[in-house]
Amino acid sequence: MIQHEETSQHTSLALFCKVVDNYGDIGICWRLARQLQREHGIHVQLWVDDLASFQRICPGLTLEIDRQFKAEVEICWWKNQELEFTPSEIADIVIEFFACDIPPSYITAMSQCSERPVWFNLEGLTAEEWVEGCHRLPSSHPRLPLTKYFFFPGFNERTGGLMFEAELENQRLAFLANSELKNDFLKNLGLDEADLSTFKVSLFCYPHAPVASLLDALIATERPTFLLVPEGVASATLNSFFGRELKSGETVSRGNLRVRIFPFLAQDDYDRLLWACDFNFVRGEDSFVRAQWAQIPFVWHIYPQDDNLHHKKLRAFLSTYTPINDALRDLSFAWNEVMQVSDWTALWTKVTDQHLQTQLQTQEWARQKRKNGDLSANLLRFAKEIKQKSA
Ligand SMILES: Cc1cn([C@H]2C[C@H](O)[C@@H](COP(=O)(O)OP(=O)(O)O[C@H]3O[C@@H](C)[C@H](O)[C@@H](O)[C@H]3O)O2)c(=O)[nH]c1=O
Repeated sequence: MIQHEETSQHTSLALFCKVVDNYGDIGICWRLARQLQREHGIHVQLWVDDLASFQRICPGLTLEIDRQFKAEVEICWWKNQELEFTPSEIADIVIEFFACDIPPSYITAMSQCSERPVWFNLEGLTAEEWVEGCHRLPSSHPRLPLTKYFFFPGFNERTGGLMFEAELENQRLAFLANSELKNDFLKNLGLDEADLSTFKVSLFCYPHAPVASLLDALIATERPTFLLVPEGVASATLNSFFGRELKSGETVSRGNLRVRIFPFLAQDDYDRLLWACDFNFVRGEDSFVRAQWAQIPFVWHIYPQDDNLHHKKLRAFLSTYTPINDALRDLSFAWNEVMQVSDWTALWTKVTDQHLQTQLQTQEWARQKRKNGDLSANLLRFAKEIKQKSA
């Protein structure tokens, strides 16, 4: 265990996660919970309302039990809002993820603690400037003697930074330096010996992504491509494109393209997939951040929002993202339907022509972002400041 100076072995933390949809909510919370436990020695209770979604990225999880331990994190089933709590059960630090409504009894019990917990609302990631004004803002409870603080992840030092584990970069480098390990990983996903040297692309996107246009381009393009697709991703489009239902464990070929569908990966293996590929299509929030730590060129499929708010967020990110070039920007806009592209093959060719240069720039980007510090450590440092001020 790596012990950081700012926390004690005995700190406890409750992290409340409501799964709104997909895997990002629990993906981020599971990552944060493990890191707080492993790197800071904190006793973490992860309260989750949807254990079935959680099970997809954490295959060892048991459904429908109240409490279980995984990776030394106490996983608690947040069955409903009627759960009852007493002050003795309240953690030192309480995090509600994405403004989820934590059980009323938990809030009442927090207010009754002789030493009140530090309470955070951990918000979603955006590169928009307004977060800098809201990061660390307090909000007083309307009735109870409690204050909640907003904590925003982000891309500069005026935000909470991005989450990265202390060992992440070493693990990535060790994986890439060991070609046997990397090849075995890819073979386990179903690649043949001959596929290993092919340009590898991973695909994780929302169902409305223009996957058929991409497939057409990959088939037509001169450079052979191997597309790696976790089961369930873009399945309707893939099935209609290939004219039948593709099953997990199948490889299909057309033109210069081979496509492999494989079971959804455990979260750490998904990182390995991003490291092992030459280009990654990612989405939402967590895979988007992991693609940046993978230091491989990527395109982000942003989570759709009403009134095309997500287009604003996409532009905000692309305007700060230094590895961007015209071709990658056009592909990002086309992938997110901000603009129409008539010749996907030409666009993809332009993107891959600049692959090496982009890849080098992604390394510099990751180096710069690491300077903002890791989100978990930044959050704990802030918790300590709050505690000291209120003492
Ligand atoms: C493809 C794949 C992903 N994963 C993990 C990586 C991430 O932790 C998680 C996916 O989360 P994301 O990338 O964030 O995409 P996402 O779309 O699944 O999640 C979210 O996006 C947010 C913006 C929204 O707020 C959420 O409500 C949610 O929709 O699943 C695996 O563990 N194995 C896999 O095979």
